[in-house]
Amino acid sequence: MTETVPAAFPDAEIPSAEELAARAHVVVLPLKVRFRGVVEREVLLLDGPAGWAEFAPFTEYGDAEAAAWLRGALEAGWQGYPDPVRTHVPVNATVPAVPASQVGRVLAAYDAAHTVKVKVAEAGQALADDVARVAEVRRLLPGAALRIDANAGWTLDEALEALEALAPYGLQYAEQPVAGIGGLRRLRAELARRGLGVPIAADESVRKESDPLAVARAEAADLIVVKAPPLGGVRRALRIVAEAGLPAVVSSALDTSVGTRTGAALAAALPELPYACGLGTVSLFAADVAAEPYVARDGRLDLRTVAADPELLERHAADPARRHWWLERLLRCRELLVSGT
Ligand SMILES: O=C(O)CCC(=O)C1=CC=C[C@@H](O)[C@@H]1C(=O)O
Ligand SMILES: [Mg+2]
Repeated sequence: MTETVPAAFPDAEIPSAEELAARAHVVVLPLKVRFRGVVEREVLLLDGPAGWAEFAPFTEYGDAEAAAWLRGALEAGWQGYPDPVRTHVPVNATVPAVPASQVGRVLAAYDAAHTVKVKVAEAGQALADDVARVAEVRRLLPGAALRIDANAGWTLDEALEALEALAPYGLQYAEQPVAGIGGLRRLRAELARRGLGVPIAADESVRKESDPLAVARAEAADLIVVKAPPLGGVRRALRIVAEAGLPAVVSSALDTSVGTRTGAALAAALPELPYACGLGTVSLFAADVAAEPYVARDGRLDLRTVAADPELLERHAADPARRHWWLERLLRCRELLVSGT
């Protein structure tokens, strides 16, 4: 534990169920392109006393996993963020697993793309699709830093074959090429044996493990990806980075402007920020909740207050059945936090 990391949102201050329900807004936002298999994103926003907060665990997540996201939202809405050490943060463009022919259109949604993350290993696609997509990004942006994210979609052999094929395009790192801490460890060892110098980043092996530090302890990654919502908020994520002792990349969870501001708070408070952050997903949305969407200018996000706009909340409000589903989930997750399970 480092003394420089402030304490996380305390259990004793969890708001009442009535207060949470009264402050909740549920919206459905269309995406410009399919991402993680979805074409619209459901999000619950909380109008907290310290600011707007986003509670949007993906709908397939169970309550135990989603409860950490609520802790993060309560921090944002009721406690506020720790002091920043910088006024702006660099941001990467994110290219979903689109056909190579659509890469230009995706990149055009970003004001600038000094760093690009390309999704690979999508179910139903072949390595040739990934190579074509990465090659197209490289063709369009010869000077950009380029990283890939496989979301654990490859086996060890597939990862080795893919990284051999993709390394010539110049990879800053490969994010979660295979599943599991053991898998990442074996891959790193084999890459070293082959002299293939692609650094390995752990994402799912940080945010979905019961112990987010296990990957660092096992020396299974060169860097870790940290996202405030699944790690239980900005302060908890800061602590994990401090304890992991590995370089960290801040990323997000297909967030609206409100959630992106939380990611920016994490990036702004980290003592070191060696990599551009995955905080550009607002550009993947066809609609947002902020009147002035929180998007990067010239590849960087300036820290500023981000608030949801009442008119946009109204326009994109979820239907009563989905609102009910989200409120029930919110309150079940609150119960989990209160009971400490
Ligand atoms: O890191 C980025 O560039 C954007 C965020 C991003 O890629 C993700 C957001 C949400 C869910 C995940 O599938 C995905 C990721 O795996 O990092
Ligand atoms: Mg990832």
